[in-house]
Amino acid sequence: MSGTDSLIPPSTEVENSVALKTDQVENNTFSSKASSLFDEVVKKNPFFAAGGGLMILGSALALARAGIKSGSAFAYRQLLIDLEIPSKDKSYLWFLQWVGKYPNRSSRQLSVETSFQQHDNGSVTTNFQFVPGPGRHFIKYKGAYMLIRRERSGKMVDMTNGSPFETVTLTTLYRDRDLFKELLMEAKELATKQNEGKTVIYTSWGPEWRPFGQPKSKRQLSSVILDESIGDKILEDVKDFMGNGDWYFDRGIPYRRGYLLHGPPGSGKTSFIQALAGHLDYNICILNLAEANLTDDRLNHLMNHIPERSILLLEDVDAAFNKREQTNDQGFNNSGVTFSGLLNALDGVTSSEETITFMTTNHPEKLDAAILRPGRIDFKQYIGNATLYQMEKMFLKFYPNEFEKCQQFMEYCKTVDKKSHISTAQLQGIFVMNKNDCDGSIEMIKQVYK
Ligand SMILES: Nc1ncnc2c1ncn2[C@@H]1O[C@H](COP(=O)(O)OP(=O)(O)OP(=O)(O)O)[C@@H](O)[C@H]1O
Repeated sequence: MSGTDSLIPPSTEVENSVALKTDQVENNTFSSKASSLFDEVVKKNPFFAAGGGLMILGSALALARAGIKSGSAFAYRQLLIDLEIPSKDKSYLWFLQWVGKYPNRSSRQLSVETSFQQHDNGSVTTNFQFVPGPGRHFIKYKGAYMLIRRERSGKMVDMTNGSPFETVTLTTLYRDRDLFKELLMEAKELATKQNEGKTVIYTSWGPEWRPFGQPKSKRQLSSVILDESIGDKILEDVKDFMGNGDWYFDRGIPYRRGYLLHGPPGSGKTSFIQALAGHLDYNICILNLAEANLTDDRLNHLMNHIPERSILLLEDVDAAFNKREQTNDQGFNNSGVTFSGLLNALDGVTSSEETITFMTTNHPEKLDAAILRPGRIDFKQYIGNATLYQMEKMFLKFYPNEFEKCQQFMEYCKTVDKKSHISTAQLQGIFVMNKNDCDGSIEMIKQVYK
């Protein structure tokens, strides 16, 4: 082996170490190239440097935003509470009326609600109430701040009256959630107070009951003059029914009572029912069975959703149903209510609430026996034309203290043929025409009532 041989490493080792070195050299050149390229592109290129910075900043911001968003949603869920009042709910109008009068509120979008108020002397005043319109409003209620959002659903419209569906959402701190109930109770009490001493007349509006005009001043029961003791008899029966709810429930009997007042037109049937409702502090729901587009379903729904403390009044019940057939004369052919639909609704299968139903008719003989059976009609009362008792009372109601003239009037009335009739409405008409002239009334009676 030569001296040079020992200096020369075996060829494979040399190759390997050369390859290693070459790799290292290549790597080093690559990394130095990359770093110089990075320097070139990133550090030296101002656009890229700024973009990278922005990208990092943007991502950080996006992250922070998402964090804040989910954090605030979490905080919202933990700290705040919402109450939604849809426009279909009874408390919706109560709330708007209440908030319209509430002093501690800040609202920039207002909406007007116009109402008319009739006074006892007949004059009418117009009231404009400004209530929060669609948008955001703030109130401070019992120390708590509340956000009110009134929103209109753009697409949905209440088909019964064409008004858009709305919601009011109240938001407050979770710890103040009990104030919602207090606020709604206050709103309800305010609405009830406004109707104090008044009778609200409800009529059907699509499938629901709506107040018809402004609440009316209560009619005094004594202002409707029925024949001796008839009024007292009905009143006693209604009071007895109202005071015996437990008796009905204990025996599993549906807690309802049906009354039928029948008799000639203008004898005071409707007036008596209105005065009775006022006396009992009840409202009245009037339903006309001959109403166009009234169907069995709507009738059933209406009769099972009568507003609280209300008497249901079905007027001229014979007009729509006549011996199980709908009458076509007088245009009463639009109603879609069937005879069995009426019976089912009267039975109120789904209702366990107190129900007082009054029906009136001029022709009881036309009513089917199925309607007249107890459970549907429990109390029948004939309200006829003016009797001598009523004539005297009515005369003195219109001409108080005119006792002598009253005697003269009564002497004439007693001579009239027993077959002759005059209705209390006719009598009232004559007295109204001769407001301050009782002699004029007596003369007129002689011409009409012979
Ligand atoms: N007995 C009465 N006492 C006082 N007012 C009466 C009496 N009867 C009728 N009237 C007056 O006559 C008008 C008509 O009365 P009301 O509508 O109550 O009669 P009705 O019997 O219901 O008639 P109809 O059967 O035609 O519906 C009312 O203004 C009412 O004040």
